[in-house]
Amino acid sequence: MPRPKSAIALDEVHWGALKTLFPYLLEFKRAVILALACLVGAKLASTGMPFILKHIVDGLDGEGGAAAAIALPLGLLLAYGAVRFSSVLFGELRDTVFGRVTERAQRRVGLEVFEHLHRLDLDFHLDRRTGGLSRDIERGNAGIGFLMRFMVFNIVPTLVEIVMVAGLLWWNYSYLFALLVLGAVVVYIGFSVVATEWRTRFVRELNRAESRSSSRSVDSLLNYETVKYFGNEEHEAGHYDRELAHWEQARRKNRLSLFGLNIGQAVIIALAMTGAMILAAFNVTRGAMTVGDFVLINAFMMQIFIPLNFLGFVYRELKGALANIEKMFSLLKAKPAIEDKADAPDLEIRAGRIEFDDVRFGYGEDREILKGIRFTVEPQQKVAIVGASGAGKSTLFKLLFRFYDAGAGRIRIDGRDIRDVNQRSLRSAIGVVPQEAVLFNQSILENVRYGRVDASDEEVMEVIRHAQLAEFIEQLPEGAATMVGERGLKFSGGEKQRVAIARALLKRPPIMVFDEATSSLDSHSERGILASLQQIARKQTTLVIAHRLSTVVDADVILVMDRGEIVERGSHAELLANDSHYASLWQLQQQERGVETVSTNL
Ligand SMILES: Nc1ncnc2c1ncn2[C@@H]1O[C@H](COP(=O)(O)OP(=O)(O)OP(=O)(O)O)[C@@H](O)[C@H]1O
Repeated sequence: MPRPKSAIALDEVHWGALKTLFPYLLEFKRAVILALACLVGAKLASTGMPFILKHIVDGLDGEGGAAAAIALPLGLLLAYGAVRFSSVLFGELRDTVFGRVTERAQRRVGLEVFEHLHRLDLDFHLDRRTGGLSRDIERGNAGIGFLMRFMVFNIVPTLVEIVMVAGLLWWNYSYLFALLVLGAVVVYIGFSVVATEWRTRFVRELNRAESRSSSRSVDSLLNYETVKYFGNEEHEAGHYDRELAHWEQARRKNRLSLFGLNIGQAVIIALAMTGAMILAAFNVTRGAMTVGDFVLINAFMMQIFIPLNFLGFVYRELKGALANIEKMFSLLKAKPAIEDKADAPDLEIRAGRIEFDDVRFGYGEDREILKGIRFTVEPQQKVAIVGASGAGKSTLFKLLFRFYDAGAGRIRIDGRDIRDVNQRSLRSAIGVVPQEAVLFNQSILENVRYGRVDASDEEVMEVIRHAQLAEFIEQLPEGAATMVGERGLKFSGGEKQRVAIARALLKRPPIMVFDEATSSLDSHSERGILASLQQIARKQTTLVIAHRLSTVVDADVILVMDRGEIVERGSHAELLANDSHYASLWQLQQQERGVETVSTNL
């Protein structure tokens, strides 16, 4: 069934967001009440102004004698000035007082959403680009500011004022004035809503054109080096110009439609004003009204229509603001896939024994990644996991860290199922050096200290030495205070890995997980770090994923994984003794190393 046209606007407006915001208003009850009082004061003052103006004009006709003709209007003029000033003062006071309520609401909601996003699971974050998320929060917060300012103190009071003025005109003069005002306002609002809806498509087109041209330019500039490698500057400029041409066209349509809206509104206002003035003039000539009444009616009409002029804009922005707020609150409704059981206790580590008991897992329904994994890491043992790319090695760690829960089977630490303890204590017991180290855009020192924020300077320096970072830091002009750039982009892969190792060491967890933690290091640095780690790891249970087998020859047990299964297990010597997959892999890597050594010697 086709939807009636007029319904399109209203059912797209997310009024529910208004309700969600209400509790935040209650926090500063006194400020809200004060702001409302200021609002009433401002409105009373502005409604009083035309009446004073009327008396001034009527007093100027000289009927009460020369002295009265000067004294009366002078007193009224002073009163007029005072009332006009108090109307502005009350308005400003209202905005200032209520600003505090708005800002506090924005802060509360911003923090709530931020904390909630950190509670959500890894999949939620993998599915969304962080840039998009922070844009949602930013827009939602701006929406709250807009809504509070315009809805509470602009739209509703303006509508109340219109009804009040219509009532006053009816009471003092004739119902015809009231009808004229209300009729004009209804037509004006109706026209503005319909025209704004009609314009939405042009506004959307413009927004799309804007974001397409800007993402095109960002993408092109980010790929600066690639553009240069292929000498494609002209190709890029051509693409960008085509996007700009779209933008230019969309902008023109947008401007023309705005012209139509503004002219339409102006016609309605002009007709209403003229009608009211004709009616008033007619009454003045009949002697039913004074010239002062004529001025009063004119002043009221101006007073009502000026704020109405913003209505088209406010309505469009309001729709956007409500949708943005709703989007931000919908983030709060997202439930984390991994949740602690009610009153889940802390994980108490006694020895640090890890057990994978017939663990099965798939990221989706359709593909099983881990197919019945069973192994045990005894306390303080070092177990290495090797195998082809995509075999499921990193997935094992993600389950241990509870980024995901196993589909079947159990993972236990010191005999306790990790699903029965709280995530915070589980995660604080495990130190991870991930495959791809990502750094905060802060100094190196702050990045290392992130491992344990209350660590002393000596402790930080010690792990920096263990991770072979000291020499590198010394070479930097600003030493440990050097900023690492966004996501650590100013550092090489190996340097980032060393920072990641240092901060994991600083955490001093009873269980350590290294996911190809030294893969970006050259053989020399790798050997140095491994020697350091070996020393430290003696007191910890350690799991290591490695591609270069030479880094795990000292492991107590090596597990060889293939397509989600453990196909071989044993120490380096045991595995070599058999005609195993591991042995052939080892031989292959030894040969490669031989070639490498020869080529570096050449
Ligand atoms: N979040 C995810 N959603 C869907 N599939 C995933 C996800 N993460 C990993 N996979 C898939 O799961 C499989 C196992 O990935 P995993 O990272 O555990 O392999 P890996 O053995 O560590 O590989 P590599 O040695 O290359 O790091 C891969 O085929 C990968 O494409």
